[in-house]
Amino acid sequence: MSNKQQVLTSEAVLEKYGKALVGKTVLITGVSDDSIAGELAVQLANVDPKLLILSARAESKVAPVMEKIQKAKPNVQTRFLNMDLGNLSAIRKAVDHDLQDVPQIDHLVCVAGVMASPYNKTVDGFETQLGVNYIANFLLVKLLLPKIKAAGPSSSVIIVASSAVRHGKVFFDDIGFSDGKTYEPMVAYGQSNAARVMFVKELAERLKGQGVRTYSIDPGAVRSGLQRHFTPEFKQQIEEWSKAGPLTDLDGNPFTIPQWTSTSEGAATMITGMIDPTIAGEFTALVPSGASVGDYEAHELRDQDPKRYEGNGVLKAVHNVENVIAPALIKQHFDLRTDLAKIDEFLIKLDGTKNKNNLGANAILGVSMACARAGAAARNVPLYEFLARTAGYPTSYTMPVPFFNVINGGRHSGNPVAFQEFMVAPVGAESMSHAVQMGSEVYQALKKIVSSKHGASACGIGDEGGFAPPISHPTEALGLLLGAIKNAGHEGKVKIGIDPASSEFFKSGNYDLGFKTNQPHSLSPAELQSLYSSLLGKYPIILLEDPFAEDDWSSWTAFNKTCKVELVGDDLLATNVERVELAKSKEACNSLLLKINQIGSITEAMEAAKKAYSYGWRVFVSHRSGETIDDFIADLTVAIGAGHLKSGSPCRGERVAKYNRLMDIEDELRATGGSFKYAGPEFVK
Ligand SMILES: O=C(O)[C@@H](CO)OP(=O)(O)O
Repeated sequence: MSNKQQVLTSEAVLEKYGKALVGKTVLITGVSDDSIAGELAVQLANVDPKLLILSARAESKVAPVMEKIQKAKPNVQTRFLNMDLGNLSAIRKAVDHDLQDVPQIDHLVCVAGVMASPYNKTVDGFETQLGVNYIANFLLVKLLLPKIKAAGPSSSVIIVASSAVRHGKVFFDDIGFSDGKTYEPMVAYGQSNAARVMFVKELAERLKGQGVRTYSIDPGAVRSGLQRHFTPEFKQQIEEWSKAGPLTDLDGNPFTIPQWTSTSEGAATMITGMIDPTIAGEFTALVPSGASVGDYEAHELRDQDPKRYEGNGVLKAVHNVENVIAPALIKQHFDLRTDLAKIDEFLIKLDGTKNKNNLGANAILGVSMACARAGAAARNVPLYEFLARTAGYPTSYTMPVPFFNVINGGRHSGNPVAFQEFMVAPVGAESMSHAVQMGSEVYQALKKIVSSKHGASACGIGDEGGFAPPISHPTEALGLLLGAIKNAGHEGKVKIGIDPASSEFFKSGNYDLGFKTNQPHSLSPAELQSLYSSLLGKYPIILLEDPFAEDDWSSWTAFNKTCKVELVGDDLLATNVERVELAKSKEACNSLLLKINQIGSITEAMEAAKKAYSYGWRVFVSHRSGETIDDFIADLTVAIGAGHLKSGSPCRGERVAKYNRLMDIEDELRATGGSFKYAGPEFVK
């Protein structure tokens, strides 16, 4: 760990988060005028807790602290709790008798400890440092847990430990150092710290999901009464260690002896553990999958075990996250607030292949997304702001035009139509939420038309929540859309996008529009191009995605010369900077479809977007047909100012999750006075 870390005072932490302690009950052990616990009590009194229970072996230790509090904050209640941590029955008595009238404890902060003392034993016969620093804390937490849980979510158990844990280990075969014969004060201190830190880890595991913040903390080197057993020789030795540079812990990681800090700075670490919202939390991510997968996408690792999920299981990817990525990543000690690019680079190197074949793009992406979420929390900013700042985009935001895929064909449904997606885009809406309303109204109007033309049974939906009526030709789908837009009353304000996903029906140099039927309908690239041109001439189409197959470069380039609408490369580009550069060199398109799982890390996806923007192209963010309820791409779209995204129909939870998140972002920006606009008719920033 580096000494360059910013060290905060208690005052600074309380100024930011102290409100959370108003009216709370806090129990602190080890209180005396010359301890961090005493400083903590005085600091906490400033933010008006209800009750401070101050524990020590003798009232005389606590009295000066109480006096200070009384003077500064006469309304804050304090109470002395007599408890000798070297005596387990004294702990039981204190909890059972003296705290009977306290129904709940919001925060338990166990500061009391012994450091490097001469050999001694507790009343119960344990070596003193182990007995006081670990066993007493164990019992105290066990006895107080019902009261802590009664305090509800955001209560906390904080156990103060020390950097001595880094070279501390528990000597299970001889926990008492042969009755003192082999006793070395610092080794025993290390053992007691290893024991209390492992205890807290297990406690946190057992309290998972119950809202009790559980941390062991290292307050740094604080001058306090704790060092009363330090001999001059020992102090000299510490000086020498500090000068010698980084030491190595039991995992082989370097660390330096912390510099001396003030009691306020030491107490700040405990307050951070108790209430700082940015250090708490579990950050997760769900990774999507596609049905029409391009040849240039990163490798999605599936088990290929025919006995499970027809080979589609992902146990290998999960194993890679848990057993390969997690241990390696944790050792790097990246700073989540600033290091997303370094984290992703590390993961890519750890995989070691160009296509993420070893660990799987699905394994890597999930970690990358979760790290981005953790980074946002650590910076205390929303995910979209974190991503915008990370990639260097301005924080004046553009809410995207949602492209709702309301008719599903191609690989996404069982009807005969070859083109995969027919989307409606409310460019004339006034806001994101208005766009969702318009899109939903068109969707419902379409349902009525489909039902009256093809019967109620034709209102079943495809992979992305769009209807999949039994139509064959794209003009039939477009006719249905025009009717729905008109019936919903949004003519002129809702435009159309099409994704033929043509790699799926590219066969031997031609395009077979009958590929889902037993009647081939083969078009040459030139014939397909003229079909597109005629559709663009007749319908209010503003966007065309993957009109040609991923390797049919000449058709792309030829069409791009005359095409007047946004021409989006999906399978063509695979969200891959190298493919984007290649497409630019061939002048093949003017927009990147951005799918995070095509490339497999957030940093690379954002780099592909940057590259596209640098060519003056647009960026269209996309879900996958095999989506999840994860709404990450909503924040990403806002962060990079893409101005439009597609996430399927206003139907099915995994599609709607993204639109809901976008409406939430819009509300949040409005409420906080953030700068934003709706992308509107140009559907770009
Ligand atoms: O082709 C597409 O653009 C996507 C998303 O709509 O479909 P899939 O996830 O099946 O590749």
